[in-house]
Amino acid sequence: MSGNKAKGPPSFQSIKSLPGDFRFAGSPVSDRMVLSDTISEDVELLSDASQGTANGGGNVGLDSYESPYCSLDMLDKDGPSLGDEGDDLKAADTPKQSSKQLHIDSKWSDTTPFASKKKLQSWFQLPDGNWELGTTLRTFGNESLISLADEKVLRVNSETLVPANPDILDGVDDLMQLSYLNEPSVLYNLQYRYNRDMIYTKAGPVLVAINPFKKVSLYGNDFVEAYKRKSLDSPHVYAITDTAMREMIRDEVNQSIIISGESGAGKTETAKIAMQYLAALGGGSGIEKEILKTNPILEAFGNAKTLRNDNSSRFGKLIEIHFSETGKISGAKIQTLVQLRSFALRHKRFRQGVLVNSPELFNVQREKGHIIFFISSVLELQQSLEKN
Ligand SMILES: Nc1ncnc2c1ncn2[C@@H]1O[C@H](COP(=O)(O)OP(=O)(O)OP(=O)(O)O)[C@@H](O)[C@H]1O
Repeated sequence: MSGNKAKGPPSFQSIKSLPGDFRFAGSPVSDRMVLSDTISEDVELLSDASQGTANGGGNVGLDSYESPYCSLDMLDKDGPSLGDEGDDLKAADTPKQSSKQLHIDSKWSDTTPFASKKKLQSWFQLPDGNWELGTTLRTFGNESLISLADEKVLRVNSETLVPANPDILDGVDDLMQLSYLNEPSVLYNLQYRYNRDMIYTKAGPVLVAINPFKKVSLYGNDFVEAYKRKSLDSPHVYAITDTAMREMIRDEVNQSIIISGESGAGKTETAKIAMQYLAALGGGSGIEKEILKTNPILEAFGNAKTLRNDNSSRFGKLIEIHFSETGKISGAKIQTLVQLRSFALRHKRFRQGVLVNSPELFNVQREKGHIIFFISSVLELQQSLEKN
């Protein structure tokens, strides 16, 4: 029984430090973050960049270097960027080469603007925990002068700056593609995609799903067909399920999909979406429909409204989907992890296991493999890993 959530989309928070109302100021569609009044000891608010800085530093015109692969014309015309002290950019002072040679070098090896931009853009964590994208105007000793999006200029300890990725990497579909894999970059990338309804992102072999709290057009027969035919390869729970199914058949090894996250993150919905894909792929006997029908029954007995989720499962689930040799669904076994959820403990009458099987299983089909969905909260997952 899926109820509509009273809550809006969650803001991204650092596991450790970001507050509930965290927003990225650098995000193209996020609200501009207001600079906190309180500045910590190692941060000094100097002035607005628009008015210039005390020592003549200023914005070095990063806009003209939007892409690290910016046009040759621009490279030739503007020359290398010397926005900083230029100490590590001395290579730019090499003797003049022939224009042809320069052209070739610019095309294939002159990454100076890219390098300088990488150096100039960094994330800075404000005292209130919010991350904001800053532009380094000048570096002296272990201090840097950075300009924030609202044109405020801060003098900060350089060690507190976290490198930002170039714009060309905005919204990559695998976090592994990021040059700098740090907390603000990961959160920024997830939010960038989320704002465009791309709720799935890969982190290597792991799929990160962000609950959209609204209907997104990512599901249904067309998408199932596209993932089945592999004409679509963007990160999706369908793709994960497809891989599990194919590897089970190819390697004859049972597969497991662990779905974890905090309450209300969307674990149950994700498992349902995965099961729908399996039903579409391995269906035919009719048992897949029976399996899908167990969801509302289980939810009727075992779900309750909580502060975080109107339709919160009060127990973790271990769902086994059984397949025949022909790759068709032949049955399922659903176990609940009741001991860890107080609701289930108080409702002893609730059956801890549901077994669904098709009559065909007994005569025509022999079981070949399983795909197991282990749906649990982060806490349950942790406890279960510690136990084993
Ligand atoms: N892919 C999705 N598309 C649209 N809405 C979603 C999606 N995933 C989750 N939701 C919404 O979020 C709500 C909470 O999701 P769900 O019940 O799956 O969370 P959960 O992680 O299983 O929570 P709990 O641990 O409390 O049981 C759903 O009722 C639904 O409204």
